[in-house]
Amino acid sequence: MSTQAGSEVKVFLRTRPTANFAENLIEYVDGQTVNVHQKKDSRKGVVNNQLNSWSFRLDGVLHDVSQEEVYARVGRGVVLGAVEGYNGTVMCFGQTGAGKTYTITGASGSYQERGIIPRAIQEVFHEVDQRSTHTFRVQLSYLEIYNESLVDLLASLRGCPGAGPGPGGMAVVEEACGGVSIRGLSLHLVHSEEEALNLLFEGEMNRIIGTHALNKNSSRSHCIFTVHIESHSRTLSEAKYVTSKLNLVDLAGSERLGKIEPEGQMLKEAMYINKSLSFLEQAILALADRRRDHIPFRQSKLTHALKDSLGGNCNTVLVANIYGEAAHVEETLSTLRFASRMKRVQTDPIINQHTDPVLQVRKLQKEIQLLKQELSLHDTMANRMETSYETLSEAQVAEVQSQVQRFLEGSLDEINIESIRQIQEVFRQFKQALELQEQKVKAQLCQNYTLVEKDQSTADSSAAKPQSPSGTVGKVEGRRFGVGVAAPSERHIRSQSPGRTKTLRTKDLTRQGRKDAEVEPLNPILRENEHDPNSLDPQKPQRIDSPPPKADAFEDFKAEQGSEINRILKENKVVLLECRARLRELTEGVNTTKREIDSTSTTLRQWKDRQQSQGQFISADGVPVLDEAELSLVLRLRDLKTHYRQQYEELHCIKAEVNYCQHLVDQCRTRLLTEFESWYNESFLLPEEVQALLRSGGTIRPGLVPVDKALSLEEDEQEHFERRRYELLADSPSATIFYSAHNRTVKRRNYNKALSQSSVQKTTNRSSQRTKLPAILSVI
Ligand SMILES: Nc1ncnc2c1ncn2[C@@H]1O[C@H](COP(=O)(O)OP(=O)(O)OP(=O)(O)O)[C@@H](O)[C@H]1O
Repeated sequence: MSTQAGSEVKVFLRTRPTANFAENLIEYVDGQTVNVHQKKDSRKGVVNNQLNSWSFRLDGVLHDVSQEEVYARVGRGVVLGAVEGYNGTVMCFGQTGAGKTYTITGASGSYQERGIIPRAIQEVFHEVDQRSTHTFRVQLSYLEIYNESLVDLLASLRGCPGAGPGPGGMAVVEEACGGVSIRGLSLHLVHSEEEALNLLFEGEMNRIIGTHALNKNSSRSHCIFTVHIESHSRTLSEAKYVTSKLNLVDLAGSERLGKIEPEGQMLKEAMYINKSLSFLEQAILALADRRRDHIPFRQSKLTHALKDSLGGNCNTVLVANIYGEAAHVEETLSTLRFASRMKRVQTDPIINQHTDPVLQVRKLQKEIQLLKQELSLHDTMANRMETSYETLSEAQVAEVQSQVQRFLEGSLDEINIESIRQIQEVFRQFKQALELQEQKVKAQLCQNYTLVEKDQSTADSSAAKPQSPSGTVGKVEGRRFGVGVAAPSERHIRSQSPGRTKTLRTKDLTRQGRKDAEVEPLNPILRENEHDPNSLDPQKPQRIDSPPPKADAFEDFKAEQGSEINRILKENKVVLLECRARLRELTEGVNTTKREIDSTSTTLRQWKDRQQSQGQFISADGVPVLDEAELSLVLRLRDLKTHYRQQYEELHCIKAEVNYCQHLVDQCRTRLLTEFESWYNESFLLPEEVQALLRSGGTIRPGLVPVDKALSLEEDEQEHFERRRYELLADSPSATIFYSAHNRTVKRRNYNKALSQSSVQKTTNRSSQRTKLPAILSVI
């Protein structure tokens, strides 16, 4: 586990822009210090020019700064940390209307004014694209806490596994590792910035918003947008992977009831909000006090849900939003007091590293394979040694016998037994070394088998483990891999294949017995798990709206809609392979013939040279006479050359054929891919309503509608959108992604609204409490 140096929670102050900034009451010094002065007894209406003053030291003051700068100073570090594997939290706190939602989410209809969440999403996907050495799995959830009830803001997305509270309702649950998760909260797999933005906008539209004196779009709830990131190395043997949770929290505004004059439902909401914020303050006070063992997290849903996101192993940043006007100085003071308490909370960020049990098993199996090979190599060597030793012993015995014989005969004065002993000693030592090495390999093998078995059971249990209630990302819960699980002296190897268990003792693995005692291959166990590590947890909620991975979809397409073209492609490939084989054969044949021609020519030349030196035979008619051998060489050369010409022509034809077949295969492949792209776009990327049109058997067939067109808006809306898009494109190309996602969500919302309007009046549900839809509909 790698850690960042322990530090405190970072705290920034952001002022809502105003023309009446109370310079005499709020003083910003050196970009980090805020001095606040308040007139004594001002609340009692007594005229008194005496001032009380307070000074607060923070990590930064964001006064009159752009959204971009806020993100760069507040969000970027936490987001990059999350991509590395550190948990992170960015939280906005402050008086109602002071700019919390503006800071965290931004103005949802404006790219320039987008807040920390859309910028974080953009950064995450930018990093994912850059880090080619790793694969990433990004999932999102969006939780709202309204009047002490947990609400899934993305539950409206149809067919989403994990969506809906389930029989026990939604609840904050404590996890064994000390963290918390939300049972019943849906998790949504996203593959791109646009998909993620779609979900953000969808959730935004589902938030509960109310109007009061200080804010006509006041959030009446606390919202936690969470990006869950899981990252695996692309190196297959790398069993370690990291996970992280990036929480972006928009707290409901603290409010003085006198100022906003709430009544009815709003009064009830205000009481809940104030109560939960006061519990948050208590939890922060306790966290900041290092002598306290007990932190009262369970007092409210908010503190309980944020248990593992405030300090601890998390990179935490707080933005304290304030008004700059004199009228709000009292609330500004209380916000700053909260901020300075929060700043005292200690953090000790740690990378959340896990071990993927399946990859671990694979790695160990590879090692076992190598060890087994090494063992068999030693076996072979030992065998050879034994044979040589026996042979040499016989030779030595013969030598000794001969020496004795010669000694007895008197032809040898002394028998040299010492040298024979020396040779024997060398062999003995060598044999001993071999045995030792063999024992070491066996012990290692034995240890690896035990580890495989342990990891196997972990892999099995995590594969079968149901989705954690929160649906927390990457819940292939890694365990720390203990290398010393089995001591090298472990004498038993347990080999388990489905349906039977066999226990073998390593001492049975003697040379004679090894064959019978060969440990059952682990393949049957491993095969079950030899799949994408991402698919380890079949229970993980997958958003049906999200397109499936292209690789999987491509396999489905080849089996169904694209089966005909795929069949032709396969057949063409077979023909191409046959042609290539024939080409290889012919090339070899041509080369062989050429070599034969060369060697026959050389022999003939040598023959002629020899004849020349001996003098040429001349017939009676004076014609040079060829002898029989030379004649046969000449004839052979002629045949070879004819054969060579024929082969060469054939080679040319077959080359042309290979090129032609290759061309056909390429054409088929291109067609298969093009058709797949159209099919994929139409099946997964078009909004449901357009897909319904395509399905309804009208004149529009799949493949006829360009996706861009189908996704576009009504004509004038589209024109407007296009114009806006081009304007923005000049500034920032990524703005189109933002607006596309925005439009898509608005369109889906309009469509669903139209559907629900046309149907019979439904019974009142929560959505009837929603007092407004954000103004983003009219922005583009
Ligand atoms: N830095 C800023 N620049 C421009 N406009 C801002 C800024 N901060 C806030 N606003 C505007 O002030 C209004 C209130 O802001 P916002 O809704 O973000 O407040 P809030 O703190 O989330 O309030 P509540 O707690 O009631 O939800 C919005 O219209 C927002 O656009």
